[in-house]
Amino acid sequence: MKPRRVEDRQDHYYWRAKKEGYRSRAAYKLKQMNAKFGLIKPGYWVLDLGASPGGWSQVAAELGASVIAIDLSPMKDIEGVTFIQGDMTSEETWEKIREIRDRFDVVISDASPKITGHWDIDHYRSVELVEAAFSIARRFLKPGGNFVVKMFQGEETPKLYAEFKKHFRFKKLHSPPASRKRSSEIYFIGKGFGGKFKPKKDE
Ligand SMILES: C[S@@+](CC[C@H](N)C(=O)[O-])C[C@H]1O[C@@H](n2cnc3c(N)ncnc32)[C@H](O)[C@@H]1O
Repeated sequence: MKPRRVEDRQDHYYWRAKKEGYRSRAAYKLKQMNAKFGLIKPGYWVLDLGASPGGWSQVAAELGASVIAIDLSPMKDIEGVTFIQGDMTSEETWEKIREIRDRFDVVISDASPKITGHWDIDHYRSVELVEAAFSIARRFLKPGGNFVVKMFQGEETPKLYAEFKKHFRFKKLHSPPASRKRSSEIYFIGKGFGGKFKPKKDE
């Protein structure tokens, strides 16, 4: 496949993904975050939100996890990954997840709206996805579970981070080396869901 954009042609991770058989350069972001923070272990159940074309799911499956992956767009099969095509913000999709599995060790979300390059617009469009990912995490994460969610930085970031922080023992805003330098994306990493701040029973 030919690289579509100038930035892709210049991009080390783009070529590396082609060479090493990953479906996206994003795969290296999860690899790097996992190496640094120890998020996914063999035998874990992982819920991958905004998963297509499947780089993160490939990495999670390689790490020995069983994966349920969600995306609006279709995704080609990956061994060890069950794919649900649907909107992660809709109850209908949540119900489909629940039918397969009710509790996960890790929830990861690389979901993003179509990027415009305007930081403010991209930020506000991503907030809904970040909030949905967090609601899903609160619904599906086991106590002690881990969470990763991408957000495009902006006005709402401190508020969202303050809310996340209450629910995890370890928390960090992190930008992996594989993130493009000029991108406004940042990842919230939470480990130890519940921690000393137990979520309410109805959440
Ligand atoms: C950056 S891509 C994810 C790349 C993926 N992590 C990988 O490694 O291949 C972002 C994805 O979020 C998905 N997405 C955006 N809004 C969504 C929604 N409401 N529900 C489910 N997926 C969504 C898009 O369809 C797109 O495939």
